[in-house]
Amino acid sequence: MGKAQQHQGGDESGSGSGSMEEISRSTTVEQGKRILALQKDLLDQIAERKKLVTALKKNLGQAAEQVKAYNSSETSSTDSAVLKEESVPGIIGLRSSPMHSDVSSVEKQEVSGSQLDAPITGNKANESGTKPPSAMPPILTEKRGGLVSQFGSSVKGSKAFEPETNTPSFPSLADVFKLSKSSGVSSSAQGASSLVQEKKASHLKGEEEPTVKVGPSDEPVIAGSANSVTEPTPPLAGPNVMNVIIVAAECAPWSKTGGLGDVAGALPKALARRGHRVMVVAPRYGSYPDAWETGVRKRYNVAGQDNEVSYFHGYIDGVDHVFVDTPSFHGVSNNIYGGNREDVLKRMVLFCKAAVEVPWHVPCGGVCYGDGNLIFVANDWHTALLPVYLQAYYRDNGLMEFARSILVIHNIAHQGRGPLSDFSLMGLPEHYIEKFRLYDPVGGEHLNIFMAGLITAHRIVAVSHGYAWECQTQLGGWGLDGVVREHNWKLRGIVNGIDDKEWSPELDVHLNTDGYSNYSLNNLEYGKALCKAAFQKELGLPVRSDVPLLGFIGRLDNQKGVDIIADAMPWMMEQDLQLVMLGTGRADLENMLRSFESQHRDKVRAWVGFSVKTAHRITAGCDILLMPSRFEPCGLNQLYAMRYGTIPVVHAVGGLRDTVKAFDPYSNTGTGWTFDKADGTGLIHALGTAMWTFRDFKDSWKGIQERGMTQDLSWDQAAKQYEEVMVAAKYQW
Ligand SMILES: Nc1ncnc2c1ncn2[C@@H]1O[C@H](COP(=O)(O)OP(=O)(O)O[C@H]2O[C@H](CO)[C@@H](O)[C@H](O)[C@H]2O)[C@@H](O)[C@H]1O
Repeated sequence: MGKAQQHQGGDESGSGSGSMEEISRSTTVEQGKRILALQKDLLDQIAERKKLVTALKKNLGQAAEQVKAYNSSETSSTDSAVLKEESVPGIIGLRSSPMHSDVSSVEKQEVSGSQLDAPITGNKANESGTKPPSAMPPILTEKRGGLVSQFGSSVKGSKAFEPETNTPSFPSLADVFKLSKSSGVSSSAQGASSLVQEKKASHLKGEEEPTVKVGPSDEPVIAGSANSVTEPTPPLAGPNVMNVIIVAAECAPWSKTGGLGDVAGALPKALARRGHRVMVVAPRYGSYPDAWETGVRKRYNVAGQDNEVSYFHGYIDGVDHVFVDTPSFHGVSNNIYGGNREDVLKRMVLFCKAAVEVPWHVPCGGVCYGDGNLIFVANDWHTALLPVYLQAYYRDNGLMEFARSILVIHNIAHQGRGPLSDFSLMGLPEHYIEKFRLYDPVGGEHLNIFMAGLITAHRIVAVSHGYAWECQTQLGGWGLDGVVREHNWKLRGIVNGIDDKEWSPELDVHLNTDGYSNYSLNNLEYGKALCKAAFQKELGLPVRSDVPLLGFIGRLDNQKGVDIIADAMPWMMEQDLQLVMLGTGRADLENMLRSFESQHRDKVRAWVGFSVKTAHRITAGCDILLMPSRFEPCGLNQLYAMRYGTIPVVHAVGGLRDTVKAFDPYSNTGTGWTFDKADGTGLIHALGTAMWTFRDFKDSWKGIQERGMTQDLSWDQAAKQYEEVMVAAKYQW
């Protein structure tokens, strides 16, 4: 630890001498050897345990036979007891067997093995009481899921719980950067790795050992035998339980400008429900009451300047939330992608550097994640540098060999493009520039951050099947289609889900005041009518149930097709309808919304700004939601709308095509209306049919609502598919 600390310190100040490197190398070699010895010991114990379990099973079988025979021969009960005792040597042996503790010691070593040469950092803040002790998550309980919970209390008393200084013993980014691949570091680390890999491989083949459990009274029991205690439900993820770190530039409800925030808020919870140990890492743009300072402070160099970063932590809804705090994040709390290109880039460089080291520095529930069985999930260009840092700083140097990365494409239109000179801000080895260099007719030769992430990540996810395909086309790839095609072997489309707690008409907190009402399928007509009336009243529109109320919610940019609504506006204003639009973004489009309202005050309301409450009330109070997006990777508002019995009218593109099935009056199927061409005529045609159905075909309308509301739109489905991608990444070299 001491040596490693010196190592860290030396490199952070940028003055590491030759002898310091020599010391750190030999320290790491020593650590490697220790790990090898531990791993060997571990394998021996596993073999021993296997033998013991086989013997136990055999003996139990024999004992049962003998007891049966004995009972039938009507021998005296005293003799019977003696016979039972004697004929179950396995059990008697186990009672006094040191293997009792071996079970936990195997687990204990696995935990420390996963930390490899990374002793876990203490938590100064907790010692000093910055965070109330009661707020500390209950560590190592079933609920926490993931690897640590599996290891249970065996970790207790391990090094992880010894308060140490908050200086990590794992080499910092700068340290590992300096370690050469050919050094003893990598070879010993690789040696240890291969042993761990062997063990993983046996899991892969399904060679799980039978479980030996220790009952409450210290009675050994064999799972599945007559005397076994109730077995705790295994995690849904089964043997694929992993440590997952989701890294995103925004995370709802703390920070959100659009769908990325929703996903970063909901996907982690769904993965945690499957039993994974899950962390989400996001910037701390403001002061969040539910996350406490951990006392861990680090410095990262960006463009020659040292930046101090501190880490905040909160355990919420089964997920470790880690917020990275630094002054440059505070300045943009109301405009998180604001500032000039270089400022945004510097923030993201700093964030990714800080995030990739979270598993070593931030003790969540007392225990850092370490690198064993670890998957990073990066999102969009903002965090596309994370897979690159993981590779360049660690894996290229034989470290974090079991960590994998997935990059999720929420919107490939934003790529973090800039001049090649931006490369100097990133602190990467020179040869990495080739991963960023892209030429296309629009941008010429430039630096492309999304591209580097796509190339480097172990797996890529696009947020719908349709979008996975579109990204590979010239129209949908925005210059990266060639790169995506080249890497399509690792690409998969997974449709986003809905956060059931946040978006459900039964529980929606924005519907329990002001005349609104929560509702469900059972009282849909009544509940939705109340919401519609309350919303019309709130907006100052005529309160009428017979008029179709249309809604639009979205970032105001080219993507969302506000101009298509503008094209259809003259026709729409001739109809008996009401329209409410909520959005913020491009100034010209904001003005367009304002002018819609000022020209048609009797029918239109425009809400320029960001209001979560209004978004929920639109979703509940409207009859129809318009989504004429020019492209839409997945789209969440149409999913929310269907969940609330509001019918989507959408341009059939990307995720909208995947999720909204066009209504077919002949077979009485479908959940909305779609149009194929992104223009006013297409929208008018689809909207006209929708409004006709609303007025004249009530039963069909109700059927569409019911089908939409009863679909399984939960994150649980998507989480299962993410898990499959994580497993694929895990076993990929
Ligand atoms: N003014 C406003 N006030 C309040 N809430 C507002 C709002 N404007 C938008 N929102 C909310 O932000 C979210 C936007 O979701 P979208 O799926 O449309 O996201 P976006 O295009 O940002 O995200 C990208 O990522 C997501 C997630 O993967 C993909 O679904 C999507 O297709 C892709 O473009 C919704 O929750 C919506 O209610």
